[in-house]
Amino acid sequence: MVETKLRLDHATVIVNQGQPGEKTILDDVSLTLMPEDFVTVLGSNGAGKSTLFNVIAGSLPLTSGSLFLGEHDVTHLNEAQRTKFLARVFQDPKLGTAPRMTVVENMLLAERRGLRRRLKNRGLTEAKRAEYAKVTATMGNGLSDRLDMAAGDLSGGQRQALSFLMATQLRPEVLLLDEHTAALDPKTSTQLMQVSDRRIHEEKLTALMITHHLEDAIEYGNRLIIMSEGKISLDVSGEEKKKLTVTDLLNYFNRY
Ligand SMILES: Nc1ncnc2c1ncn2[C@@H]1O[C@H](COP(=O)(O)OP(=O)(O)OP(=O)(O)O)[C@@H](O)[C@H]1O
Repeated sequence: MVETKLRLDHATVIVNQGQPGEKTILDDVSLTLMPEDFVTVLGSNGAGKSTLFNVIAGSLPLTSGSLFLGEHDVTHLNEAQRTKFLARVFQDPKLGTAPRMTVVENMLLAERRGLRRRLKNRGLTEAKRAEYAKVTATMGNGLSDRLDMAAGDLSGGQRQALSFLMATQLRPEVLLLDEHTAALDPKTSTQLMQVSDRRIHEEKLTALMITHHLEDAIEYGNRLIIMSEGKISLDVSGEEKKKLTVTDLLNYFNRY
């Protein structure tokens, strides 16, 4: 039997429970991801996309339901404990990298996350440096020429590419891409989206990606879900997804 990478079962989040502002912001959502699923997530503002990611990442507790990442029941693990199994890239290029540390130092830190201090502080070997030079070169945006530059001095696109690389270095069970190209100019955004897609495939990663770009949601990934009012209102994959057009999606949004 093939192991699932993510299994969210009957996940519900109710905020301000028992108080005047009580609201169900995630409503009995079940979602299963198989290895190498790449799911694009669409939805209007306030539909529950970030809530879904927050619940998976552990920054928002479930009111009821359960979550497995790989074979691990993480329902009761906090956000820090879950970083062993997942990685998240945010919209803001400033998040995800340490600004005063160089590109290679950031990468070393990401790779040694969770290791004991003695191992963590081991120096950067020539072999590691060569490996980082090679992997940053695949990003195709000059990052590999700036290995000794502080992350805070990189361009937004380079810094976001570094965040993406760091998030994928340890091959998480699930990669969460939270509009990770949205803050970049159109050309840089497209370039990062293309290299992200390539790396997800080459590294055989399992990923969820929130986007407001209907074209990207159609072009990338093997499955597309739409969130509406805290529920998954549409879930299409395979051939059905390939046939989707922007007009189909716009019609769908107009109807719901
Ligand atoms: N911690 C919280 N407490 C109270 N309400 C919350 C909390 N988190 C989210 N909400 C509410 O839940 C709903 C869903 O919000 P969410 O941020 O998940 O939407 P979204 O689909 O990510 O929207 P956007 O596209 O604008 O980012 C919103 O009405 C929001 O105000």
